Amino acid sequence: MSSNCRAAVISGPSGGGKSTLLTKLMGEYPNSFAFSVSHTTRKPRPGESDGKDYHFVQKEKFIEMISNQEFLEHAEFSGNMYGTSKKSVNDIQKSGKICILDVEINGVKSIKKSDLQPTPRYIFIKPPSIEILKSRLEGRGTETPESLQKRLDTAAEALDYASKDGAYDYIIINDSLEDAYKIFKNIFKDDLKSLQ
Ligand SMILES: Nc1ncnc2c1ncn2[C@@H]1O[C@H](COP(=O)(O)OP(=O)(O)OP(=O)(O)O)[C@@H](O)[C@H]1O
Repeated sequence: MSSNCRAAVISGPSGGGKSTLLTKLMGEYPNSFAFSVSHTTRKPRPGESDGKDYHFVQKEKFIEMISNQEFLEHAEFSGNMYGTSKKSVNDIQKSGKICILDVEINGVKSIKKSDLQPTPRYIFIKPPSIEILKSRLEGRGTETPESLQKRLDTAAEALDYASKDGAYDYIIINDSLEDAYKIFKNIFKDDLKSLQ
């Protein structure tokens, strides 16, 4: 088994298909990929376990970790703090699995500034158009009119960043799911060979 696999940073507008592609990939290769376990200051929900779903920590501890530069990226959502520690990614890399980091645009920018080794590959999952993105989000049935509009506004920002030279190593247009999946899987072809 090889060690220190390159992590994969996956980003893209909400509704673009990241979870769909990752679920397919992890379903086909259940032992080759792993998500890092994030830290959070939010309280565990029933059924969630510490160290598995999240590392649940007090706010003081989280702030201390920020000042010790233990995070690759961190952010605040609805009053709670969330972050990916360098250690959680390194642990997966050492185990010979490919670490998957599913992050939004600010996370991508922070990871780029970090000293994560080996340098991860940056992958952007792009919807064919904003109109199709909107209809997929509507079809998913998870959004209110307000949250839909918010996601579409954020999508415009993510697409703009992705259009900049060198922002991502790979941009996958998720039009036909089968075609997008083939391209996605192919990115890991060499790693998957050495992991088997
Ligand atoms: N190629 C595709 N063709 C048609 N529908 C798709 C395709 N890819 C994904 N979808 C559908 O689009 C919706 C959004 O996909 P998904 O939930 O995977 O997006 P996401 O990028 O993970 O979003 P979030 O960041 O909000 O978790 C889902 O209902 C999914 O079934």
